[in-house]
Amino acid sequence: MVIGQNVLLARIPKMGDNYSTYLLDIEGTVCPISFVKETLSPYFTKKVPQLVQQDTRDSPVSNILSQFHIDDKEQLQAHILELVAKDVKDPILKQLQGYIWAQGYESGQIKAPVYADAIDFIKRKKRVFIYSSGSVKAQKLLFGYVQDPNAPAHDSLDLNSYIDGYFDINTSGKKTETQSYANILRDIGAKASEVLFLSDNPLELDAAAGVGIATGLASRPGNAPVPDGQKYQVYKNFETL
Ligand SMILES: CSCCC(=O)C(=O)COP(=O)(O)O
Ligand SMILES: [Mg+2]
Repeated sequence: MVIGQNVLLARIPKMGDNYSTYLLDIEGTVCPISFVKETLSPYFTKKVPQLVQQDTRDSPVSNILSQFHIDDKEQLQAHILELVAKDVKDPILKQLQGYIWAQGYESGQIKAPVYADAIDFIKRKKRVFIYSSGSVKAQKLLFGYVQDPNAPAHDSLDLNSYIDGYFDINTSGKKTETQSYANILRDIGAKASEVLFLSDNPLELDAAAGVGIATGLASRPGNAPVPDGQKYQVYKNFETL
């Protein structure tokens, strides 16, 4: 298998292509970027001061915080807030966020606005895997508390039983590196030719194309414009897939 960031074996999906396996990004692909920026991030940042001050030994949160190796609480707080403000895909931050968001989902304060066509897609396809910078814990929460598009005020939907596996930067590596997609192919036991990867980030699509995975660019409201967008098969929704 040839792996190389510079060797792009891009396969653009054509009508009638049939994939047995789908790999989905989350933010900007199955849910709006605004959900992360306006709901998840503020929920987390509000809790950071309390989290750092009340840090008690041997709790899961404390064990994660210790991985930053910053003893001074003020400095630790500033570091975490800076990572969030700069949207750094830091594996320790991502683990921490999963623990904090759990409180929001479980108390009913947060429901994930997964697009209706993405809900339908996840239910109707046989092999669906997720690959997000958000931790596996955060991914399972998000898909466990999905706002029902037909009854937004009612109980949330749990899509986890429709999802075959979850990958993040801790399990598989950075999303912009080709080796990460080779790791995922190995873990799911699939050939590159069987897989379609959908993401809003062209750097991620190029990295996946490096192992021969077919790719599609998710174009959702609020996503950043993509230079060279014509290089990709663009999907405004997943109804035709
Ligand atoms: C799944 S948790 C919330 C999203 C998040 O923290 C994140 O970094 C999303 O990145 P993605 O790779 O899904 O674009
Ligand atoms: Mg994304």
